[in-house]
Amino acid sequence: MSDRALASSVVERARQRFFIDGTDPGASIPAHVSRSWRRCDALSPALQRPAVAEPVLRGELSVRREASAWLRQCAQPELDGLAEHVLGQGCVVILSDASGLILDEVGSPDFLPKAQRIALTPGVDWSESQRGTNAIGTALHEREGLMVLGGEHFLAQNGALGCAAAPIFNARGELVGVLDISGEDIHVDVHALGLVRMAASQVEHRMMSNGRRDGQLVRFHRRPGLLGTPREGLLSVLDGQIVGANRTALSLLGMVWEEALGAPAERLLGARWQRLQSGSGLLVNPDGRQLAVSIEAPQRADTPIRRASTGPLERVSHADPRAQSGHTTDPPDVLAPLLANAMRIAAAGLPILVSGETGSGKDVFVRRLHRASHRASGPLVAVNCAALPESLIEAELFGYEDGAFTGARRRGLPGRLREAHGGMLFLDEIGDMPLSMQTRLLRVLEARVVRPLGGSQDIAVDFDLVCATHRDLAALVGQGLFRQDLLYRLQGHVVCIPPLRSRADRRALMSRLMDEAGGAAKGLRLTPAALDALERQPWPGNVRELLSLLRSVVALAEPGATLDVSDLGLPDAVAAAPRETAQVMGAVDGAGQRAQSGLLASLTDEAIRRALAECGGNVAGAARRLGLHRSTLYRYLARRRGEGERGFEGVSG
Ligand SMILES: Nc1ncnc2c1ncn2[C@@H]1O[C@H](COP(=O)(O)OP(=O)(O)OP(=O)(O)O)[C@@H](O)[C@H]1O
Repeated sequence: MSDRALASSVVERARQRFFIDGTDPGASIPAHVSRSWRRCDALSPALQRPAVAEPVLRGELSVRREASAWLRQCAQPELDGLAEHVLGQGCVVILSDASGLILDEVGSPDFLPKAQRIALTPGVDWSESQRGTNAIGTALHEREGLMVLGGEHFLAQNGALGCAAAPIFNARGELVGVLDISGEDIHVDVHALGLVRMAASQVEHRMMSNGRRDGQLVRFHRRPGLLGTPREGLLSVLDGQIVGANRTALSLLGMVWEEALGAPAERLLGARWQRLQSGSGLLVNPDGRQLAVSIEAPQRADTPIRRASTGPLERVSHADPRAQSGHTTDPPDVLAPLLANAMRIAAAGLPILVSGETGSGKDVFVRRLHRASHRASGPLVAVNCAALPESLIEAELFGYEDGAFTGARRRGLPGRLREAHGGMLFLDEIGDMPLSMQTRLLRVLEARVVRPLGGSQDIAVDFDLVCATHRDLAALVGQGLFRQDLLYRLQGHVVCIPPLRSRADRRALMSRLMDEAGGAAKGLRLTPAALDALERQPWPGNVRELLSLLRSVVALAEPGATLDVSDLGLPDAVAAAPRETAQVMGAVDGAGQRAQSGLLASLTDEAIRRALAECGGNVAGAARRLGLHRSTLYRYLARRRGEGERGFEGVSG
């Protein structure tokens, strides 16, 4: 019998013992697999009777990709390199985010269709709670590189699969994603595991050494020849304190993140390290070991071409020593105090309502809140109430029992409220929730139980609730579209995300977004005049609009260019009459809804009608002309049509 055949018969026996006899699978299978089987066995019955895994909606996937933009950018060379390597072996290479959601997949055209059949495809969540024991989800749980082969997968449907995965950590030791090689069981072995481990460490190195930093970057190794290579240790030092480290640095120093972060650099590198300033040389550390060291000076705060080493969305968390001590050369992040308050409210078990204009970053804020909150190890379940048809929202939220429908998914569905158990439920666009659902939601919030459709029993649920809206809920109450009692319940703590135009930290944010839009990778710089011009714009579509402008600027620019105002292609209408246009646009987006009445509404409609007429009824063209995001204009038109406003009927995409 071949080694593989022998191994799979051993796993079969272990499965028999565990799944049929209900006894311990013993030491015949790897320890991480038996730990994971036990975890999965304790999970909801849904996992044991899994429905077909479906990818998140395309919009949600692009939000998740954007939230991991820095990780994706730094992992791209490894994805490409590994893909070339595994091409002939019928495997794929996968990058997931920290929750296990597949962001990218490249590799063998032979295996891709098979991967798709088992939902090993972008947009699908491969956390253990969704897909049982598997390399991505289990590596996230174990925080270790590992393999899951054939029958070691918890779900029998994944039994033909072999996977090797390695987690990726940021400089503060927080998980940011997983690199994985998957293929047919026989094609994945320890060699694949070695490859993903090495690739993950290279991604970590790139994230830290290419990222923007406020302090010094210390590169070191015992062997001078390894300085400047991905095998060197990296430390970020701010005001003499360690604020970041890669795993190589920790293993060279024999430390873990908890010990290193916040420690004086002197304790790790020896008293003479300061003398090197921004140079290189040899140091003897307190253990008497000689280290070759090279130190890079801090970057200036307004240097626009690089971004925070841990990604712009992760700069403030309870574990970030810089955030705690206020050490940073950027103007303070205006969202940090809002985040800190929201964390306290969430910890007290109270709901949070996030309001703000469209595109201002409500969704991003909620994701930061989840990552920083006491629910970080639980799921973040996001439901966009505006994107779900009314007929589906009830089933989606509350789930249904086996046989409740004669539809495609006859096996029942736990529903999003139950999926959020132990974590955070995020109801986006809560203002669009149908009234009947509001009544049921209120009951859940009061009784903390859910009854699935077709079910006869209440099931207890425990989650933190965060809702977001760009609409004026009080006005909706006045129109009879939102329940007053639900509003009272939700608005205990309201976080108002400021519009981009009035954010005190907008210049620093713009620099960071330029990097995120690909400016750093292309070596682009913005002149101070260009940054001034961006700062002066009204940005009715807020961060979303800015990001989309910067992306097109980056795409058009020559690598290494310094970009001035004329390279930004700011909309003519905005350039010509910033204040008036801002007023009109302010009325189109969320903030204006509250104030919009009489004269302002008719001025807004008039400006839009004119722009539509000039563009032959084309919404995208009119939005460009007005300097608005297309979806903002669509949303406005839909609302005005709903309100009976005429003249907006014959428009096209
Ligand atoms: N601080 C930030 N750093 C980087 N990108 C951000 C930031 N804030 C927002 N963005 C980006 O701006 C876009 C809009 O953000 P987000 O979806 O959070 O806004 P929103 O207020 O929820 O919008 P809407 O009301 O339309 O749902 C996204 O692409 C997001 O990634």
